[in-house]
Amino acid sequence: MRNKIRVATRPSLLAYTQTMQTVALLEKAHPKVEFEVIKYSTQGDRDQRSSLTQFGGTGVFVKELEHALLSNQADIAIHSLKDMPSNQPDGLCLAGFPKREDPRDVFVVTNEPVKKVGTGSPRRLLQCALLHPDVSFVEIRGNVGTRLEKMENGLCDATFLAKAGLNRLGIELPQGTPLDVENFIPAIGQGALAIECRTDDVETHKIVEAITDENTKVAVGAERAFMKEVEGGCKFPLAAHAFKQGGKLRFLAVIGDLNTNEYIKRIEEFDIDKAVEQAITVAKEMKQACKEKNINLEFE
Ligand SMILES: NCc1[nH]cc(CCC(=O)O)c1CC(=O)O
Repeated sequence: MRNKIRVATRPSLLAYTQTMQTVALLEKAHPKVEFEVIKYSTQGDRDQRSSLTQFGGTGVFVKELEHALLSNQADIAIHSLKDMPSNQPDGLCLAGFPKREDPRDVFVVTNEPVKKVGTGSPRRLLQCALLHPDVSFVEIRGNVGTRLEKMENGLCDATFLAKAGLNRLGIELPQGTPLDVENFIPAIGQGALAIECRTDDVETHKIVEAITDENTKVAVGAERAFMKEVEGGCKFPLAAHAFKQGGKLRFLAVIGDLNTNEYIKRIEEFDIDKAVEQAITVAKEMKQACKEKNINLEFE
């Protein structure tokens, strides 16, 4: 077996922390292999001003890491699955899925009554507007610390953060309320990590598969099959979340329209071994239902 694996990560505190946590799992599973961590800055890290929906959707956090893999400067890259487009470039694949962290969104309030909510995510915006029709929205970007600071400085009264990110960073927010996934559906892949590697690098596949969690793999497999069929990046409001419950895969999804607040929500129980097919069927039905309700999936 290979005795050294080069691990590519983004330099942000969250990315680096979750990479080190994953490397610790890999080291435990493979005590004889050395893991060398290398930082690569991405467009998403360098440009903190453009709105994420403007500058090309989900790929902005992954391209430079994928280049490192394709040019053989690194062997694996560790990503937040939420940031990953539905297709990987030729020659690369997602080979490892460690156990998912808490997938919930946390609603963080600094000022009451909440009139203005900071978020750049169409998914959070739609679901928040449906629950609280009276609030207005403002775009907010940056890492966890920056976002909290912008909020304290009065940009907004409340914002959303992923619980997984807070847990990985060891941050507890007393002013934060985790939202039940049934009422506020997480992003596809939220809370999960993906380990990407070269498709033909069979040895590395085996190394990362050793830390894959089967339940996570089934759940995110269904979520991502759904996403691929709908073809939603982060440009229009789309949420889907799956988890094992009572021998079935519970699947929640919503698609909506920010101009009209029209939406379509589905709650399903899939058979574990047919989850991907069933997720694709639900995606097709939801796309059809969007057409009938004039929900425009080209929304930007
Ligand atoms: N959109 C950025 C992003 N990508 C992954 C996480 C952390 C949570 C996760 O791994 O799903 C976050 C931060 C957030 O949404 O609060």
